[in-house]
Amino acid sequence: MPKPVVDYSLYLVTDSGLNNPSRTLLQSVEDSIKGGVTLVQLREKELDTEAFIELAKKVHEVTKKYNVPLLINDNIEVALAIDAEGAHVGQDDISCVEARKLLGNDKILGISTGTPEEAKKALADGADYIGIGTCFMTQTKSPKRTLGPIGVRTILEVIPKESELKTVVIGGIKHDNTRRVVEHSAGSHGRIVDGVAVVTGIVSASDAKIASEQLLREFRIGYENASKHIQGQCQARESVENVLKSFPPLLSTLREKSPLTHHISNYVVMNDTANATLALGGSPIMAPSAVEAEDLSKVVSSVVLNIGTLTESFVECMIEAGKHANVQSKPVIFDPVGAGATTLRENTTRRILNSMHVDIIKGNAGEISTIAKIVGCDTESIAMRGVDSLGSGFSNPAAVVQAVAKREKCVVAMTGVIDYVSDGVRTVAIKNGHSYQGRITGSGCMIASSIASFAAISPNDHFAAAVAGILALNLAGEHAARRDDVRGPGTFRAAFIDEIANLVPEQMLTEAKIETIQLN
Ligand SMILES: Cc1ncc(COP(=O)(O)OP(=O)(O)O)c(N)n1
Ligand SMILES: Cc1ncsc1CCOP(=O)(O)O
Repeated sequence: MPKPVVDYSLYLVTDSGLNNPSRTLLQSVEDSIKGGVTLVQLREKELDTEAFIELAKKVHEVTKKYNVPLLINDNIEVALAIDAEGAHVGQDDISCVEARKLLGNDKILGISTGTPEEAKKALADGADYIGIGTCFMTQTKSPKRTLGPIGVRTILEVIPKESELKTVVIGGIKHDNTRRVVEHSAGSHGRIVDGVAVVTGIVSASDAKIASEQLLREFRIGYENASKHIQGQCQARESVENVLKSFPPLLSTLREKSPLTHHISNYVVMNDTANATLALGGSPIMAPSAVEAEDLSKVVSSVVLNIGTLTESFVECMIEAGKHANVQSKPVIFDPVGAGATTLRENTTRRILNSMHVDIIKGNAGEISTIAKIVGCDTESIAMRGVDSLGSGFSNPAAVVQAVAKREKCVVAMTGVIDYVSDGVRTVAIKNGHSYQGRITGSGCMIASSIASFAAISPNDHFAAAVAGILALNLAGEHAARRDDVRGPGTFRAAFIDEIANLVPEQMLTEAKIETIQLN
């Protein structure tokens, strides 16, 4: 019999110990297949070979009924005894070469991998697919470390594009992170994971069919988005010139629609960011509780995550809000305040980037430098003192911003005396603004709020939203600084809010000092 053609999209890995007690494992398998599971692995750690074979025969009856391949975890003897379609082995089990010898070439053979070296070896040793994990923390298997989507990508990138080796990601995969994992792990050379492997997300779910339907839907959306993104790198985007022309109508629409932005922000700036949002024409809701994050995700138009005054409950709320915003396709703006200043801030930034898809990252040079390090961009670095960058910045800031945007498949805005924005393809420098903005606390956070209001009404072009969001506040800064009643930072702060409200849409075009930067 030739090796079956396998669809790896949704791979159920069983575990009797975690099976929902309301049904048998066989029912879980059958329900999940009805919900869209395309491949099943029987993973039984407690059974002796005889009992394993007994159970495997029964499970095989179910999977054969639906023409879904069944693989056996770790035990080649059981796989051969029931004539399963293949087996999965781990790094501490029988070697891949040995397993292939025993199974023959007609069976599917998968191996677990957690490093690029293991993936390269699996390819050389004749595996059909690799399980890449552990992606996220999971109680099913205690991992020494988790890879996150970025670690998964590092492994995908060592597999040649033309190779036949298939890949699935495993570990903590749930319906609400599947899309993000698939989109974000896609390799720069165009490889996307072929599927997601799931234990508890299916076997422990109250309804295995519904859980599988949700997972498969999310996998397919993630896969399609990732493919579009890869193609998009070759597709034409709206030119910077046209983007600039769209700013006056964008500001008018913002004022007309007054989009609601969920802010999980810091104690220091909460009042100023709420007032800046209102002055621009948007509507803020400052809600730092994780409990209402899901409900809010359905009514707000964008979300700002700001790690300025870090507490665990803020972080929990940010992660909940970000994940739900992803599910609802609402833009997420991340302000990694002081990201490189402490280990806690750096780890939180990593956690946030690994838990959701961030649409726009806004930070100063030091914060963007930390993010570049976290996501593995080989760029020059900038030191931090508290929440401020030390030194004047990068020697080629535009290149750094573009590299991080390309790597993270998002828009990156780096604020400073000159602001830089890139979506990985289009990169601009914004030369508006006034030094007074740097002398009041929260002016950067207000820019994140402004970007979020623009992102809410420019869902298809977050680059335009980021540039418009910065420009609007920089113009307001210039206008405020010119006023006779502004005599220092205190009076500037009040005048700044006034001038955000007074901004005339046409000024977004006539007063903009924006330069396109061409990089290779
Ligand atoms: C698809 C897939 N990927 C990884 C694993 C883990 O296998 P292993 O490392 O052998 O760990 P155990 O499953 O034996 O706990 C898997 N089972 N499936
Ligand atoms: C078997 C295995 N290998 C790496 S993580 C994992 C468990 C995945 O379980 P869950 O989907 O419940 O997180």
